[in-house]
Amino acid sequence: MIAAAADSFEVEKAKLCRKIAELQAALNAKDQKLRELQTRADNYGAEDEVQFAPRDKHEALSNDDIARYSRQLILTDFGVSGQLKLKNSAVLIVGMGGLGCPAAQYLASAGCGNLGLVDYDQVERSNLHRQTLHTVSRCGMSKAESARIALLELNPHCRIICHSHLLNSFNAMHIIRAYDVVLDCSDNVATRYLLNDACSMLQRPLVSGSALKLDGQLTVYCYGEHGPCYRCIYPVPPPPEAVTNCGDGGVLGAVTGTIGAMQALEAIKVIVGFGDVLAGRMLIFDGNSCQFRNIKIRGKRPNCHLCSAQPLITGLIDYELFCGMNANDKDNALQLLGPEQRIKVLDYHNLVAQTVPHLLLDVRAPAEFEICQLPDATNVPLAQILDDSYIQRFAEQLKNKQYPIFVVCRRGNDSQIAVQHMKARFPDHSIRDLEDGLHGWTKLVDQNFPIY
Ligand SMILES: Nc1ncnc2c1ncn2[C@@H]1O[C@H](COP(=O)(O)OP(=O)(O)OP(=O)(O)O)[C@@H](O)[C@H]1O
Repeated sequence: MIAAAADSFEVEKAKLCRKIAELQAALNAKDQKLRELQTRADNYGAEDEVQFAPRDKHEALSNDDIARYSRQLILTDFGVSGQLKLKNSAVLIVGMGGLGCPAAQYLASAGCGNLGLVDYDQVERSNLHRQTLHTVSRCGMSKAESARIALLELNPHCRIICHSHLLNSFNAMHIIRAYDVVLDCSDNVATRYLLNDACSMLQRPLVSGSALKLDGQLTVYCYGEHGPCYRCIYPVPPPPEAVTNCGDGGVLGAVTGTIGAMQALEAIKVIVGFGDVLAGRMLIFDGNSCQFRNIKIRGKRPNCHLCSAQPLITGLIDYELFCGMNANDKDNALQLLGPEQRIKVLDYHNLVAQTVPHLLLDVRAPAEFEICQLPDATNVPLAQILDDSYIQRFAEQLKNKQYPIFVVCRRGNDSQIAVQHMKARFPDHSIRDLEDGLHGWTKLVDQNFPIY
């Protein structure tokens, strides 16, 4: 009996040992895979690394430089010192498409010493009408490589560094750090936020251009102490369904050429240090009527999530996720919050603040609002919300707007009263208040947020 029990014990033990060995093998395989992924991540962009050799520092212009750049050397604001600054500079152009090609062409021709070209895409025939550095014979070639060939023909003294891959949250800081100025010549909102965040964190001026149909826009973000960043102007991305690209909306090559050339001009002004850099202003080009307008855009937003004194964003994020939520995803995000009239501050921060277009009403008295406020909050004191004539006007403004409303106060009491009152007026509208109010925010989200 004892012998039989011992046998079955041995059998069980052998089975368990086999299971352990299997699990160990699976674990080893997983470890191996992890190591491979780590090595791949470490080596990401390693081929660029070779070309990140220290830049040569030039102290003087050569005779060839003087002959080549003579027409710009005689400009009063430019001169030999300006040319030397350009020669020693490094500019990164993200996107070698309709904007990037003319921008690179003018920067290389003007004598920019080091040009980095980022593009993950290959040249296609439908690019050739506006992406003027690429040719029929280079269709199928990497856009960065194709541009390099054309640029070296224009100016063999320019050092061209190709980054023929996607610029993303993993490699952006590493690449951008090696350059003095960045040109956003991309065509999507995720890359705009990525470049903005990386440039703001690394304090690199960002010359941002865009063109669609016959219209173009240009401005410089992250310039100097007071220059706004992209998030100061656009704190939340537009809904993806509202974004049109050149593939859908069309574009004329002369329009991208105009804006791209002006991006090169702004980059040269930033590097050389002359003229009035287009920061805090936006140039709007209407190709149809051939008019340029300069509009004043706001300066640095004091409560910007990124570039204010107390930023909430301190590292790069998943930009595809941030920008890519479609209307359904946003509804889902709201559904995650449940049907209640209250939302926890942490849920508001994680699920809503950065991703869902919404209205945040702060119902404290103006004097308290002046002490501290959340990013993008609008002050509407409780007394005003309880005033029927105000609510009537508010209802008019709300008409046809589906934005959910969030209400905050100091501790989450007045905000509940405000929500109840508003709910009675707009029963179909999504209105919630932040549980524990600003006290909860300080406790759970941002310990540096003032408490009183
Ligand atoms: N994150 C990124 N990393 C690298 N390249 C990018 C990134 N985002 C955009 N680009 C590149 O920016 C360029 C933008 O060029 P453009 O606006 O002329 O569009 P396109 O994609 O070439 O045109 P089409 O829509 O006609 O195919 C593209 O070549 C695209 O590959």
